[in-house]
Amino acid sequence: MEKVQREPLLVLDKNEEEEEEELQAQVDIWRYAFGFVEQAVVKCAIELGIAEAIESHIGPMTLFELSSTLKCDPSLLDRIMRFLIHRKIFKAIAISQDQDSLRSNLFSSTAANPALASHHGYAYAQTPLSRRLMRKGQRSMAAMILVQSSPVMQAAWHNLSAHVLANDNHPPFEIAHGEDFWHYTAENIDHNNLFNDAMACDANVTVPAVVKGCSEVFDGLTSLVDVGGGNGTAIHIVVKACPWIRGINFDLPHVIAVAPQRDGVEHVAGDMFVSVPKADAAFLMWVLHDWADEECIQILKKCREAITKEKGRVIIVEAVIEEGGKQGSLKDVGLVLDMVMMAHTHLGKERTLEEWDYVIKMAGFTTYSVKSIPNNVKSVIMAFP
Ligand SMILES: C[S@@+](CC[C@H](N)C(=O)[O-])C[C@H]1O[C@@H](n2cnc3c(N)ncnc32)[C@H](O)[C@@H]1O
Ligand SMILES: COc1ccc(-c2cc(=O)c3c(O)cc(O)cc3o2)cc1
Repeated sequence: MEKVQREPLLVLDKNEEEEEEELQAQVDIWRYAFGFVEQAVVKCAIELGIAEAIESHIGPMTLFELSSTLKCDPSLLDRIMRFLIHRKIFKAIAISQDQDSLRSNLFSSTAANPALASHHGYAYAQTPLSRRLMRKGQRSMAAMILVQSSPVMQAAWHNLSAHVLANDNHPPFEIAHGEDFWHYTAENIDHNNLFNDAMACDANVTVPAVVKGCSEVFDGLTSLVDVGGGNGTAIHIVVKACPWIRGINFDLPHVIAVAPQRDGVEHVAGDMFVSVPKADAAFLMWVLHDWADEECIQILKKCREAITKEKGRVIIVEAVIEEGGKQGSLKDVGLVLDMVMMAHTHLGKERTLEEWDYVIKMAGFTTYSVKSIPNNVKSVIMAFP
């Protein structure tokens, strides 16, 4: 009797599992069909200046206060905000009836709209995520979102499968624009400025974390060259924290031409494949992942020639892709950036520890250490000559 009952139950369980997977797939597939919508709406929020308006308002802001400040249609803004609140980018805070009617009456033409009735009793507030949509501020990621969602960058993604099929050294960006990322950037001043600002967003978060959590990397240094340092944000943060260090920001001429003057930082234009300015140590953040192994080895050899024998070290700040290493979401960022490298750079990639070991040793360094930066996708690799 028992046996007869158990067998059909087991079959049923398996069917139920398959059914659940089917249902989940039905939900998940929408993310892939409409994945671009999230980025587009966030870009819209940055362009409208929603986060800045709420930040400069005293207390939470009603729909009518926000639409009046932004001078936009409240019913369209209502739907944008509903989406952003659902994604937990902004918050909806309950406000008292008195406050609500007082504030809505000030905007009586729109408060009478029955389609917006659901909005009574609520006002919008910032979250840590929405503050990152402000164009200014130490944690701003606005420039990164604007550059990645720009038609210039987006065009490359349409050529990903062509690149994978052809594997002929023509990366997706080059197929889209007829030249590589760095040449295109040199010729397009707006793209150059936006890309440099985008990279500075990440430097503003990462470099203070390196100064705080891995300060030993700067021990004993009197000079430091940031190779491929962009607009000088990273080296400026280092010299402000360690004012005894003379900072050199080294990058291509078109980047140095628009880099702002910064106390304690000398800007030098050049090509890291030719030579690197001399200093006690070299700093390389998000540079080597733009290049193939052979090019990384050339860059690292030029850095090795530039640094002093005694205090010399190369400080590499990059992702280390590890199984079971960084937590789930940080590993996900690393894998996403690997796809970005495939789309935008010439054979650049995110590397595992074994891959880092290979390029560092091939460039002639004898030893190296690796330290993970807390809450960050990157690690600090210190390579010694
Ligand atoms: C991905 S960005 C990293 C910028 C900066 N290190 C950061 O993390 O914010 C790579 C940098 O390498 C620079 N670069 C590319 N080719 C270079 C070359 N041949 N010599 C010097 N810098 C170069 C780019 O201009 C760009 O600023
Ligand atoms: C954690 O947030 C981020 C997001 C993006 C990047 C980033 C680094 C790059 O070096 C890079 C690049 O070289 C080219 C590109 O198109 C995007 C990039 O994004 C870092 C940290």
